[in-house]
Amino acid sequence: MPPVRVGLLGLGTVGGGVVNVLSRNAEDLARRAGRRIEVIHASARNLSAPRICSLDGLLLTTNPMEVVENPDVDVVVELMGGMSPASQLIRRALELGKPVITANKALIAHEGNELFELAQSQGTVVAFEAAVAGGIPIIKAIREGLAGNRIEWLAGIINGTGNFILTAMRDEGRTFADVLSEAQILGYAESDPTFDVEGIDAAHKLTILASIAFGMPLKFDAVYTEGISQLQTEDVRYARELGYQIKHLGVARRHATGVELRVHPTLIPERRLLANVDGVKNAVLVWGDAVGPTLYYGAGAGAEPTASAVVADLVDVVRTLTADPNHRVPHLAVVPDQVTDLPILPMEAVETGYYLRLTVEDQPGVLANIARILANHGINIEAMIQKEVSAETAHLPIVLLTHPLREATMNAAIDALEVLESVRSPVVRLRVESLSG
Ligand SMILES: NC(=O)C1=CN([C@@H]2O[C@H](COP(=O)(O)OP(=O)(O)OC[C@H]3O[C@@H](n4cnc5c(N)ncnc54)[C@H](O)[C@@H]3O)[C@@H](O)[C@H]2O)C=CC1
Ligand SMILES: N[C@@H](CC=O)C(=O)O
Ligand code: NA
Repeated sequence: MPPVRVGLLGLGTVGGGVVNVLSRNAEDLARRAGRRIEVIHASARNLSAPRICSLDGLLLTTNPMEVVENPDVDVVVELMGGMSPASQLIRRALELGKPVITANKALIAHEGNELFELAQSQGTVVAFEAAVAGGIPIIKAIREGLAGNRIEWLAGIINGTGNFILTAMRDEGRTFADVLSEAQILGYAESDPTFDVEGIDAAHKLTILASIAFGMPLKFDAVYTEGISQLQTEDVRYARELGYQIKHLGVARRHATGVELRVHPTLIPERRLLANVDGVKNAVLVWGDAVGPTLYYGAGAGAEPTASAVVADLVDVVRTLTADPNHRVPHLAVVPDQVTDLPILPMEAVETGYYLRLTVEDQPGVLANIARILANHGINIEAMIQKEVSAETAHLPIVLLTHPLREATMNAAIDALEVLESVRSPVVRLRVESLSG
């Protein structure tokens, strides 16, 4: 069989990793795919920029559309990122009937519904394993390995940069800005790192995971999104005193009334495996009705871990090049006419436990007032720590953990607490997940 000829759009961190992995593992890959896989044509913005890979033997261009339209290119791999021109390039490749592999979670989360439809109508596929949790084969695990289950919920640390920052700040006492710049140098961060630190990248990935887990269309706009940029080191410290780690978590859960979709910093009991996922590592906990909990762990970003997922997709695509498109694994795990819209619950309807930090004046009766307001809202306190009065401000931090309750109730209680003269605004609120079932 002749080799499968790949056109590569983007020669940065992931593109460079893909060239290296394809070259180093060429023999094994040919044995697995049944044909050799060769990059023949590649594009980048600046052809003389330094690279992590050799470009020997590659036809190079600054015009990615040339690669897509090259009649010798059988498969297009998009590793440029961003919406435009990636969207137009992928659409053109699909119109030409060429399979596309992409790591672009932003594009899949926003335009995946149309891209999958276009691919389907052209008898081809869009593969996107690298788009979620980097090298962890989580798409394949949910779509194929767990196909026997009704998936009830999943929760994951799905942004490597954010976890890298949180871990280094906690363990090495480094500043947010310093660790973020290291993540950028290591190639973990998005080209706009606010996507990482404001939770947008994690929301893109949660959108994709939820659609595959529940067989529903991609609904990025419905994800409740909070990042880590507002997180304060004292809350990380107090959480640890209470036996918790703070992680940036994405949660998708199915209820009779709809689906909850949310990403935010979360307290996780320190005995849970997810609480111990550090650095650039990601992990996704998936709960299926038959199998119970399963956990997937590995590198969430970086050149070769991400290339591992891209190359796995290439092998899959090559294996099925001649298969009837209707018999391939469906994009969203269920056959296209069975993708079912589900309502997404507003955040106010979601139930979690809460961590609250109140900064109060050191006056008699303050605690009694706080306890009264919480009791009036039917809120039970599960744990409380009261710290020393600050010599400078005469203020006193009080930290509380509550049992699970609706977000709307907590919003009302916080509003009432902030009205108290002795309580300084704002009350810090973080969510708590037991992840037990
Ligand atoms: N870096 C990582 O660890 C991971 C990245 N991803 C995704 O992989 C994709 C690529 O990411 P990186 O390799 O980190 O990016 P990068 O910035 O290192 O590389 C991007 C490449 O695309 C080219 N490019 C970008 N825009 C272009 C344009 N308009 N015209 C021509 N060429 C253009 C650049 O010249 C460069 O060669 C993104 O979608 C990213 O979200 C996914 C998982 C992990
Ligand atoms: N910027 C992303 C890259 C992988 O998806 C991350 O840090 O997780
Ligand atoms: Na993956």
